[in-house]
Amino acid sequence: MKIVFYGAGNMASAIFIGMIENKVVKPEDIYLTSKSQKEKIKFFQDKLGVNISYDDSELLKNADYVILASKPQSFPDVAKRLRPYLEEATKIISVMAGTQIKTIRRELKSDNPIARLMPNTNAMVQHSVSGISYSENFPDKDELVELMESFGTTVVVEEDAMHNITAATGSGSAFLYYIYEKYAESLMELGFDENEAMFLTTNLVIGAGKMVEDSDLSFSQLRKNITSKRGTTEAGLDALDGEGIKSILMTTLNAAANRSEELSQDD
Ligand SMILES: NC(=O)C1=CN([C@@H]2O[C@H](COP(=O)(O)OP(=O)(O)OC[C@H]3O[C@@H](n4cnc5c(N)ncnc54)[C@H](OP(=O)(O)O)[C@@H]3O)[C@@H](O)[C@H]2O)C=CC1
Ligand SMILES: O=C(O)[C@@H]1CCC=N1
Repeated sequence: MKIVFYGAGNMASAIFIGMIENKVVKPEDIYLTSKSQKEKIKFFQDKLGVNISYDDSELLKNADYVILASKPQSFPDVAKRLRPYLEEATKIISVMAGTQIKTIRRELKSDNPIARLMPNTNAMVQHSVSGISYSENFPDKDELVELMESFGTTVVVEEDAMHNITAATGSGSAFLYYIYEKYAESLMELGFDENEAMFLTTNLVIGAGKMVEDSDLSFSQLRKNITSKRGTTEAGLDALDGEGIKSILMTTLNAAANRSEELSQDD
């Protein structure tokens, strides 16, 4: 198996680290290239034993998969590198937000099988939840799903649904991290010092995550188990509802999904 990453930034590294940690792919089967930050990919070569190269003919020779992991705006440059050497059977997997299969095809000027993947950086701990959609000529879907499930779970969706998946889970962890950040800041306003606020928030988040993982109870039941009639939690939750928590989250998700749609129209 030869898997070539065009782009070795936050998302790509979460994927290949997740794949390697899970031992589904051997480091020697992974090839990295980037635009210019040679030190960064050299670091991955030294630490993980993956291959690195800036020679597109070498990278693309007998490649089973090419993962497009640059920013959407850099894709025209990446396509320029790929076009001369891309082999017919190589499968293209794009993690780029908003870039449509038809655009990838047009830029690559090829009929290669293409899949879009919308993962998240939880791939690094094998907990990405990734949306996948395929071009009509994509073979070996099972092999791709197995590969992608080496760093989490997958859900197959129509391409149109990618905008919502991008908002829900591609960007989703960032929304949660932001809430944790603001929670820690609020603890500081309550009077905790920074270390205490970070310690309390971190352990709260880890504990709540483990409860979600280990317990069969719904989010709502977990919440109810903490909420005493006329107690402190009920008072806090009433305040949260009074501030319109649901509408804040809807606005957030709509803004992200709309931006994905806009990116697809930049094509
Ligand atoms: N970050 C996330 O959580 C998620 C990101 N995505 C998608 O993943 C993609 C990458 O995002 P992210 O990892 O955050 O971005 P980064 O900026 O961290 O990484 C971008 C990478 O692309 C490389 N690159 C740029 N131009 C070229 C080129 N011409 N040839 C080869 N490589 C190139 C950069 O190289 P260099 O370092 O040398 O400039 C860098 O390694 C985006 O399209 C985004 O939509 C999808 C889901 C989640
Ligand atoms: O912010 C972005 O555009 C990318 C896509 C999903 C997460 N990060």
